[in-house]
Amino acid sequence: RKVNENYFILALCQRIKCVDGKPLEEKVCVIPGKTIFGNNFDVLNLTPGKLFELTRGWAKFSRGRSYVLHFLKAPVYNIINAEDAEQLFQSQTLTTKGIMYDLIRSFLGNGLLMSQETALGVKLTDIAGDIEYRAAIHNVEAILVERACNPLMYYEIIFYLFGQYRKCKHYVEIAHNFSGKIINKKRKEFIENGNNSCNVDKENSYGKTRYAMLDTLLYQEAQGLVDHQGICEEVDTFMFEGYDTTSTCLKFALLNLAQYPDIQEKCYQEIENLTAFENLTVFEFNKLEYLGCVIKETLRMYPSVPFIGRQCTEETVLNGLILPANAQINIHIIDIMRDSKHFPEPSVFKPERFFAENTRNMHPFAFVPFSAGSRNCIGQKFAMLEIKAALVAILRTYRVLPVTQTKDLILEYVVYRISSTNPYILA
Ligand code: HEM
Repeated sequence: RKVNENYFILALCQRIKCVDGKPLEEKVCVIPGKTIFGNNFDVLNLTPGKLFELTRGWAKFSRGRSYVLHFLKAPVYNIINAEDAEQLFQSQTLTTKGIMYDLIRSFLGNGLLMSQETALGVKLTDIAGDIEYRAAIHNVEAILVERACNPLMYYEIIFYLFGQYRKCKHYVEIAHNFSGKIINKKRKEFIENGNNSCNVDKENSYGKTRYAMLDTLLYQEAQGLVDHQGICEEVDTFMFEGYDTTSTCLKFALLNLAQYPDIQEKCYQEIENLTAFENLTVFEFNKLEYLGCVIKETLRMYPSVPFIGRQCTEETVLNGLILPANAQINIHIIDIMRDSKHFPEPSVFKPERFFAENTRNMHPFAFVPFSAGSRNCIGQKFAMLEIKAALVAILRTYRVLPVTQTKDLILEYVVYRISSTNPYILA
């Protein structure tokens, strides 16, 4: 009996308990598994689209309450509302990323992927092989989702023997070679410049000298503070975090603007009020408040990162629950931001939700597209600026017309893929 109290024997994982000793079901929704083996077989072989659908189904089933799943390696506490997210985001100890991240880390070191932006001081299109690189990244992501849907594949040895280990390794090598080329190109320029940055922005609006991130790292390498491997991991991490996120938001913002011509017109008028287009600074972009609200509402409805994960390194008390060591916590940012308690009519696109007068009393963790707390997104200001800059350039020149309607979209984990290849047109 004692074993049964502590373990969900057939799911082969430990149980989560309530601090006050009451049944777990009183605090959270426990999602019944399709079989007697917990939820292990619920996700088996699902496509990224079906996985997304299933997860939204769980949120609907639990009626807004956070919920618990039982998997082979650990129980998973799924947070889907701002109230339950608060303690986690404020925690100084729950900062270790979840088991899903290990699936990437084992192949990609401490990060990877790519970026359209120039935080590195290099345009990706200037380096040969950028198309293969983008394809390789998406292939790695597809393998990751497939692996994540099979609890057995979390074991390295099983993945090595029966999973897509070799394919994944191949794509990761392509990606690593590409980021290596970026670093080498910059290092050459850096040395030619007498160990000095070539990408200094001395005249920026803050009156401070700013360097591209890669230049800073190369400078530190010259001082012996970081080695080549360290630079690779930082570059890969920034490329991973910075590319799909901003481009996904940009795509959805255009899609929304195409569907709401009156909102697009307001953005256009705001942009037209700007002067000195040739030399726009951060201050000018900050004046685009309505456009900022459009981007926020886009991120609320279609967050580029729909969920994040944490794991308990030791037994942890959270929201009145005792989570055993190794328990996983998934924070479903998308469900938190579609909660009708904080965002009435959550499926309707309304940029005015983010007008200053409407956000004064907003729950501090209701809008969290960039996460919150000590592991929040360090690129968020850069991302907002980048998205604004791209939208200004597009909306000044083109009127965006709809082809696909948002109701026809099929959303998937990994990359939100839009079912039509032409979701909008530029006129
Ligand atoms: C719309 C664009 C973006 C969104 C929605 C976004 C969202 C997020 C989220 C939700 C996290 C937390 C991840 C977690 O806890 O596991 C995160 C972390 C991070 N982001 Fe972003 N991000 C965006 C753009 C960027 C850009 C442009 C960069 C870099 C240039 C960047 C760099 C990072 C880094 C380095 C982290 C890791 C921080 C840490 O773990 O301490 N992000 N981002």
